[in-house]
Amino acid sequence: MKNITILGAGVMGHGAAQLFAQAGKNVHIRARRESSLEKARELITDSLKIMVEKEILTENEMEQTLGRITYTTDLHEAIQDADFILESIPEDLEKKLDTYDIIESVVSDKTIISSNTSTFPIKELTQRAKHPERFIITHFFNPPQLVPIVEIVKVDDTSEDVVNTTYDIMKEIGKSPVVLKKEITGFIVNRVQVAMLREAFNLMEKGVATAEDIDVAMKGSLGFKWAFCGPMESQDLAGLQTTQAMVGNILQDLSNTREVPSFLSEMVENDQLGIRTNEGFYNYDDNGENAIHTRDDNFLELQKLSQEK
Ligand SMILES: NC(=O)C1=CN([C@@H]2O[C@H](COP(=O)(O)OP(=O)(O)OC[C@H]3O[C@@H](n4cnc5c(N)ncnc54)[C@H](O)[C@@H]3O)[C@@H](O)[C@H]2O)C=CC1
Ligand SMILES: O=C(O)[C@@H](O)C(=O)[C@H](O)[C@@H](O)CO
Repeated sequence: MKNITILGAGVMGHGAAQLFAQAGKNVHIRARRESSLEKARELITDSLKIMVEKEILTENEMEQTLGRITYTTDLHEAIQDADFILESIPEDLEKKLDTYDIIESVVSDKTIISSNTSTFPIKELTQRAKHPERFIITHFFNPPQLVPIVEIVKVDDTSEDVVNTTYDIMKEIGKSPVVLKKEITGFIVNRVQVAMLREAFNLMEKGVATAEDIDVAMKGSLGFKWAFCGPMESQDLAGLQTTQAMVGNILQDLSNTREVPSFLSEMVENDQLGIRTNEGFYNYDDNGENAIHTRDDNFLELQKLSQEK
């Protein structure tokens, strides 16, 4: 599995291209616009430079990594020799299905087609597929070149060889794959994250806390703890009688909405999209360049610490 193709050069695609290239793979990354590819190239270079600054990579390793990445707007060129394709285009089912139609008309039956989807079950992704058995979900986390976990989601139709090969590739590129036993919308992490976000948005709508208050509170508590002690282990350490009381006392008071909060929809409608538009829960003046640099710097320190453990 030497030839990797990343479709989409956005938040996830560029980081995935860097990840595979750092692991020695030949990478083609494809976006429809040269400007997206140029932005991806800048972000990958910046990320690698931080790793060189922190002596995680040498200059030579950075240059070798950059040399393994081919940027193209030509979809056929990007996929024709691919062994493994990571689709990382927007979370839009029709766009994904249209892309898979094209892929399957070009690539060999042996090519593994994976999606970085945050939510869609494979059954939905493969509803038009000629060879559904070679589709799999590899859900990376932002930024994919740094966050250890990747969720692998399969169904009974998924070829065992595809699952095993995908698992092995994830280990080869330095990830910690978690294979779900059953597929479900949003998999493990995003279901937990959305349950948390539902409550966080509820607290904001009720005027209990601001977005910043919530970030400070969560980073310094569960964010701190969960880096080395997961939510279930934390309950063992707390005492499950207390867990039972906590869950029992709070559960009935939680938000049970099934709707995206109106303030979030209004933000998206008003182009308050986060670093992409310099306005989201926070304001930016550099499209998040400083925020990304600080994030990566901190994540690399955390990565070093967890690897020393
Ligand atoms: N943003 C995040 O933090 C995470 C996103 N994901 C998932 O990864 C996938 C990609 O998400 P992002 O990187 O955030 O998206 P993005 O919007 O940042 O990037 C999407 C890329 O796809 C290209 N693109 C847009 N429409 C296209 C089309 N019709 N055909 C081909 N290419 C097209 C864009 O030019 C861009 O390069 C989504 O499925 C998302 O749910 C997964 C984990 C985290
Ligand atoms: O944090 C992440 O990378 C994942 O939870 C995701 O898949 C989500 O898309 C996230 O980035 C947006 O909340």
